Amino acid sequence: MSAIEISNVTKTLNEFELNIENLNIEKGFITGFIGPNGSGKTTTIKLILNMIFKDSGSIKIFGKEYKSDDIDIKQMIGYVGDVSGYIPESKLKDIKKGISVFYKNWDEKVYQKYVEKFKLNENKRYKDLSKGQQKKFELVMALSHHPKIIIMDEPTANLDPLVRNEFLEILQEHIEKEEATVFYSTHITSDLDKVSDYLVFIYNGKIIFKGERDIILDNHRIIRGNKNLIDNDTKKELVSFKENQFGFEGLTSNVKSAYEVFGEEVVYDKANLEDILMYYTRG
Ligand SMILES: Nc1ncnc2c1ncn2[C@@H]1O[C@H](COP(=O)(O)OP(=O)(O)OP(=O)(O)O)[C@@H](O)[C@H]1O
Repeated sequence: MSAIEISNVTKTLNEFELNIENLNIEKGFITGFIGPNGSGKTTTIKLILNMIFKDSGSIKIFGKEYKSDDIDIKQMIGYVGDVSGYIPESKLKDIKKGISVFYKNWDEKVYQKYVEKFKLNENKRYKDLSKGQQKKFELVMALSHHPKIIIMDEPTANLDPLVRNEFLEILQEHIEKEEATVFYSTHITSDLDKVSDYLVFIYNGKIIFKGERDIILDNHRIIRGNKNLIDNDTKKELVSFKENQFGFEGLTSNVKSAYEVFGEEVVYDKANLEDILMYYTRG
């Protein structure tokens, strides 16, 4: 069973339409959710968390739908959002006190372990923490009730590389121990190079592709060659391409098939996730 199963979900917000035909998030792995600004990542995450309601379709968390199992589902999820929702004037110990009672699996030992590890001062007010400390505290809160699924929306945005690494290491260590599932959105593709197993790309409210990160990276190549190699047939091998006075540069999603067409006449270079994202979204 997948941790999250989405089928035929639609949501319209003014001009914007989200339409996810089919998306399964694999249990026990880290799935990165990427796409340009305004493509629908936060909307998808809010739908999964039942923070907003879908227009149609179905969303199941470990086979359960929100209608009847609302509280059970919320117990299973740890969430780190782009904004925390905590009262900024509250002390950390009071935030913890208020939230921990909601979770039947709340583990004070785990909480204390991470508070110490991250050197968080529980007597400080949330608003007086640095951005990095705030995110660490949110992660501690999310991990301390043994969630089966950790869902995060841009958790490492605005964090410096050192804090980002620390954050991701703790997350990875934790999910390996607990066999948890992580689904998180990010713009920082280098983070995904470090910790993701699967990737989901979204653009204009639609999933444009998804799969194992290493296979995605293996199948894509940047191709450079002479302009006169581009015609209506060879174009079909490229996700998109650009031309300059010397030649063309494009991305293929199927290096084997592209090789059959272009052979040795072009150069094949590895593509990173940033290249891949750019070629898919440049139109
Ligand atoms: N409450 C709302 N009312 C109207 N439109 C909305 C609302 N929330 C989001 N949208 C629109 O839906 C689209 C998708 O927004 P969403 O926040 O899901 O994108 P995103 O991929 O998370 O973007 P970003 O990377 O910039 O955070 C945008 O065009 C946004 O303006």
